[in-house]
Amino acid sequence: MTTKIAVLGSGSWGTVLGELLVKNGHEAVIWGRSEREIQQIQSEHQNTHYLPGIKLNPNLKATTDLESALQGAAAVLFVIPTKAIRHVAQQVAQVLHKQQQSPILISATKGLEQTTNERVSEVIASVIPRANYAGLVVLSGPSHAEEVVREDITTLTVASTDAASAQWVQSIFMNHYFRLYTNADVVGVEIGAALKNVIAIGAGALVGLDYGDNAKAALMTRGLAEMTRMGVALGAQPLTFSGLSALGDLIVTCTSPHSRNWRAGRSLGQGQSLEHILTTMGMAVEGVYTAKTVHDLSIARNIDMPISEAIYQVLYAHQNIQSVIAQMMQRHAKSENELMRTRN
Ligand SMILES: NC(=O)C1=CN([C@@H]2O[C@H](COP(=O)(O)OP(=O)(O)OC[C@H]3O[C@@H](n4cnc5c(N)ncnc54)[C@H](O)[C@@H]3O)[C@@H](O)[C@H]2O)C=CC1
Ligand SMILES: O=C(CO)COP(=O)(O)O
Repeated sequence: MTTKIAVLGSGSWGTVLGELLVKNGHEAVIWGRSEREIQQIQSEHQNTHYLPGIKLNPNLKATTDLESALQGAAAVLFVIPTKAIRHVAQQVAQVLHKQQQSPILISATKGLEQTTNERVSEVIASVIPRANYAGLVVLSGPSHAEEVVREDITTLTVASTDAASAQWVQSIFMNHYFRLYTNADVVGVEIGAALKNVIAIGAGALVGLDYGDNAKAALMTRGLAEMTRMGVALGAQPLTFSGLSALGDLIVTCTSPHSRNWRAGRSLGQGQSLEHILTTMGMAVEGVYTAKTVHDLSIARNIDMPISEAIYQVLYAHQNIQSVIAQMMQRHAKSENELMRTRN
């Protein structure tokens, strides 16, 4: 059965998810604020800034009119950077109220809101009244848009406290190259997705500084340990961090030149300024903002997050990367068995 899905966000991930839904036989309408991007998708079937050289399916529709995008949609997919989520959710709330609709809401955004430290699904739920949506689902996992668009095998997690909503989202996205697993641990899935971006900046920095594979393995393994530590402190299940949305996404983001977070880290390691990196990237680098939120949360909750803190110090306190690495290596001896540790 054909289902209409409104995809909010005309960047790389929004465009590729919209394209995938159309390939699956659904009606996908991308909503975006950029006239140029929307016009290109709608009329020229391409999105040259985010997906150069890719020809999109002519059935993929695009509009800057939120009301028409949401009209009759069974699902609304949020794929915009975290910093814009609250503002866009407020606009969606107004339209859903006016149209008397209750679609399933899906978040594919990976981050934590800076002002509140909230997860993206928490922000959406705090803005859109419960009567105006049928369920709230998080879509997350190792999935570079550049590979999904060429139909490379990809596996993701769909997380919701409502199993039926998660299964419905699983059914609209699944196909021969896109396989989804449901998960009831929304907190763990969102925390894993947000925190891996910070660690990926560190992985890129190591490459920029010419460190080897031992250092990369150390960063990813101890990075996962502290991601799990914070997740568990916030109510997540530890096992979720061995899953696609944490370990899986950590692997893909810490090892792939497709990753904007990894590329930003590599440029930092090569000595470029953060300001220059963000201006030239021209795309979302969520980990830069999440690093600030993780720093704030680790202080507020007294959670030891040494790697994320080191990355925060480089990004926000202009610390030298080599010195923060040296400081980390000189910390007092610890046990690998110890999961929950407080800040020291
Ligand atoms: N690119 C990828 O492969 C993947 C990205 N993600 C996540 O998806 C989210 C979006 O990322 P991308 O599509 O890659 O970013 P992007 O940088 O490629 O595109 C961002 C889009 O959001 C739009 N936007 C920004 N502020 C807006 C606002 N206030 N109102 C409306 N639109 C606004 C921009 O115009 C642009 O079209 C991020 O949280 C990212 O972590 C998740 C999985 C894969
Ligand atoms: O989340 C992603 C892949 O799963 C995309 O990572 P980047 O935002 O670092 O490109």
